[in-house]
Amino acid sequence: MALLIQKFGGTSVADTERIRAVARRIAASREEGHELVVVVSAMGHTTDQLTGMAASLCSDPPRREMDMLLATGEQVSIALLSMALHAEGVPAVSMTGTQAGIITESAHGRARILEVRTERLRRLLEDGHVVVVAGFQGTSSGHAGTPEITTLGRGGSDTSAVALAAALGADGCEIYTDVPGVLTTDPRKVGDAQLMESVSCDEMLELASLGAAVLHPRAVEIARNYGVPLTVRSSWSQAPGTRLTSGPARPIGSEGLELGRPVDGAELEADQAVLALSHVPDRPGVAATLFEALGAAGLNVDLIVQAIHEGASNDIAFTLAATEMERARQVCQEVLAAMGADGAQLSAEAGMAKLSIAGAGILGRPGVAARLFDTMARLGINLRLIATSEVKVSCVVDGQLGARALRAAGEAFELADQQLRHDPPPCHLGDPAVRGVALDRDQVQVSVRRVPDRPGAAAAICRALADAGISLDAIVQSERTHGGPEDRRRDMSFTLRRDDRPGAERALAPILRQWDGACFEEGPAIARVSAVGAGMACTAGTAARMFRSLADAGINISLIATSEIRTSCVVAEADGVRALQAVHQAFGLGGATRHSAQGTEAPA
Ligand SMILES: Nc1ncnc2c1ncn2[C@@H]1O[C@H](COP(=O)(O)OP(=O)(O)O)[C@@H](O)[C@H]1O
Ligand SMILES: N[C@@H](CC(=O)OP(=O)(O)O)C(=O)O
Repeated sequence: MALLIQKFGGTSVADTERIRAVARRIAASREEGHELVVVVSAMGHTTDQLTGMAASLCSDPPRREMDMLLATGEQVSIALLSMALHAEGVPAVSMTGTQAGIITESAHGRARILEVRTERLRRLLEDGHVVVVAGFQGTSSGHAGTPEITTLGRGGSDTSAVALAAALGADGCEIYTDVPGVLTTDPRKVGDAQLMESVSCDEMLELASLGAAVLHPRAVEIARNYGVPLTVRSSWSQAPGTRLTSGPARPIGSEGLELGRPVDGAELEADQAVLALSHVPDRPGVAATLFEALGAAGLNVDLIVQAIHEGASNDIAFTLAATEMERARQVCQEVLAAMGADGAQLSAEAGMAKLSIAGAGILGRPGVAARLFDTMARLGINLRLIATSEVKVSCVVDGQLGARALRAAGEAFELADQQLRHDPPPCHLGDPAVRGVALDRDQVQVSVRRVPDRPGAAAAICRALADAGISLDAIVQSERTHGGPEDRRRDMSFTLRRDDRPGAERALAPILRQWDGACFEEGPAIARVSAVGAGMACTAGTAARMFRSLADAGINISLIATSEIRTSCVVAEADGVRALQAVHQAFGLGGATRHSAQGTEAPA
C-alpha cells in the first residue's frame, strides 16, 4: 500500500462526464489499496473566464479580491469530484487549501508555500477517506494575523500537489493531464513530438520555465529539492507516462517549504577567453556559419550571447578555454572575411574566469542574481558577460579577481567551503545534447541604451527590477561602446514576461534618470525558442545546429542566450511556431507515434 498524491488538471475535470471518469480512476487506485490525496484544478478554462470577468469590471482589480474570486474555481471542482466519488462508493472529503493546512506567504496572486500543516489530512487518511484538495490556493496569516485566501500563481495546482507530497512524505506524486506525459515539445505545435520515458528535474525545470506548460517549474523545484517521486501521465490511459529523476533529497528546513536557501553552490572556471564580434550583419545564417566553422575546427564554445543593436547590426560574444583563443580568433577572422563583413570588429581577451552560482531556488527569485551582481559591484568587479537560467547564474569576470569573486559569492549566499568549487569537472559525456524544445510567446524583448560601462551598472538594473518582483531572462550586453574612455556606455538587452513590461519601465525610470542619455526601449513582438539537454555543454556543435536550422527556414535570430544546458533564440513572434518545428526536426526529436492533446488551448 502506498500513499499517493494524484493531481488532475483543468482539462481532466472540464465537465461532469470527465469528473465522473476521474472519480472512477481514483476508485480503481483505491481498490489497489492506495491511500490517496487528490488535488484538482478549476474546471476547463474557468480561471481565464473569471479573470476576464474581473477585467471587464476593473482595469486593476485589487489582488486580494482576485484571489477571493479565482479560488472559487477550484472549490467547485473539489465539491463535484467528492460527490462523484461518493456515487462510486468512495468515502471522500473535499478541502479548500486553508482546510488542508496549506500555509503561504501573504503575497496575493503569487504566494509561495511556507508549510503544510498535515495533521487534519493525516487523520482523514487514517479514517480511510480520500481527501480532495483544492489546488492553486492556500492561506496566509495576513498582516494583522488574520487569515487571508491566497493563490499561488497560474498553473499553481501542480505546486500544491508536489508540496503536499513533500510534506506528507508520500510515496509518489502523479500529475494527470491531457497528454501522455512530457513530450519532446508541445504536440499542439509539432505533430510528431515524442514521449520521454524519463527526464531529469534540471532539464524539466528549464523546459517548464521556457514554455513547456505541462508542468509548473515550481512543482519541479519542490520535487527536486525534497526528492518527491514525480510522474506525469494521461488521465485517459493506463500508460506509465514520464518519470522525473532527481539527485539526493534534502530535509524540509525550517525556512519554509518553498523558501529554502536558494543557492546550493558556487564555482569558478579559470582560464577562459571571451571572443567578441560587433557590427556583424543582421541576416539569417550569420550565427550558424560562425559557430559551424568553430565546431569544424574542433573548438568547444561555452556561453554564447548575441543581440541586435543600434544600426540594426549584431554583436556576438562567446567564451571558450583560453588555450583555444588564438585558433578561435583565426576562425572568426576567416568567417568575417568570407562574409564580406567589412565594418565588423573582432576582439579577444584571455585571462577571464567564469563565476557561477547554482541552485533550484534561483527560479522566480530575481533577487538572487541581483545579489550576486551587487556583491561583484561592491568589490569593483566588472561583469564582462552574463548568462542566466532558472537554476544557474554565471558571469565572466577578470581572471585575477576570480578567487576573490568566488569567496565573496560564498559569503553572500552563506555557502560552506565544500560548496565552493574551482574548475568543476566537465559534464557527463553520453547525456543527450537536446532532450526537448520549447516555445514561449509570453515574453518581450527590451533594451536599455547607454548604460555606463562600470562595475555596478548591471547590478543596479537587476536590483531595481528584482525589487519590483520582475525576473529577467537572457541579459545581453552589447560589445560596441558609445562615448570616450571617461564616459563609456554600452546597451543592454533582455527578455522579460510581457505582463512585466510596464512595471519594468517604471522600476528602471529612477536609475535611468541618473545616467544622462540612458533610455528604455521596447523591441518588436517576439517569441523565444529554446533547446534543452544535460549533454549540451559537452557536445560541440549543438548551438550551431540550432542556428543552422533557423537559417535554413529563413528565420532571423534577434537575440541568443545560452546557459549550460540550454540555448535560447529570440525570433519574430510570427516565426515562433515554424522556429520550434525547425529546431525539433534538426535534433531528430520527432517520431512515428502521434500524441495529441485532449484539451483546447486557453483563450488569448
Ligand atoms: N513538452 C511538452 N510535453 C507535453 N505537453 C506540453 C509540452 N509543452 C507544452 N505542452 C502543453 O501542455 C498542455 C498540458 O498542460 P495544461 O493545459 O496546463 O494541462 P492541465 O489542464 O492538465 O493542467 C498540453 O496539452 C500541451 O499542449
Ligand atoms: N486553475 C489554475 C491553476 C492550475 O494549475 O490549473 P491547470 O492545472 O489547469 O493548469 C490556473 O488555471 O492557473
